[in-house]
Amino acid sequence: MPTEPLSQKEIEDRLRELPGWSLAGDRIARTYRLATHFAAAAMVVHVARVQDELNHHSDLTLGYDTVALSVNTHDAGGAVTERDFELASRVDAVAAAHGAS
Ligand SMILES: C[C@H](O)[C@H](O)[C@H]1CNC2=NC(N)=NC(=O)C2=N1
Repeated sequence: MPTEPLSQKEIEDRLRELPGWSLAGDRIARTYRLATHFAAAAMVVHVARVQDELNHHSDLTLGYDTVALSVNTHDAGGAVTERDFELASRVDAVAAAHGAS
């Protein structure tokens, strides 16, 4: 997976394909809402497994009934790369499986 920094336009184009995700400073970010706190915690565990599988890790915040993620690519000096969008796409699939909105 390439780790070249994406341009602002490439980032904006990719974000249009991932509704709910946005650019927050130098990271892409999204917050999901779950039905309960335990459901949110269960989603975090599943996301952690995907992140280890991809060897690409976000900053994750577990709230009362929310899971907030933000990510960029450390190996690219903190730039946004394709690896971040690959993770975002996989997390969206996990979130859907957990009934997150
Ligand atoms: C050594 C290890 O492969 C690297 O540090 C991985 C781990 N997880 C990572 N996560 C993120 N967000 N960016 C990286 O560049 C990265 N690199």
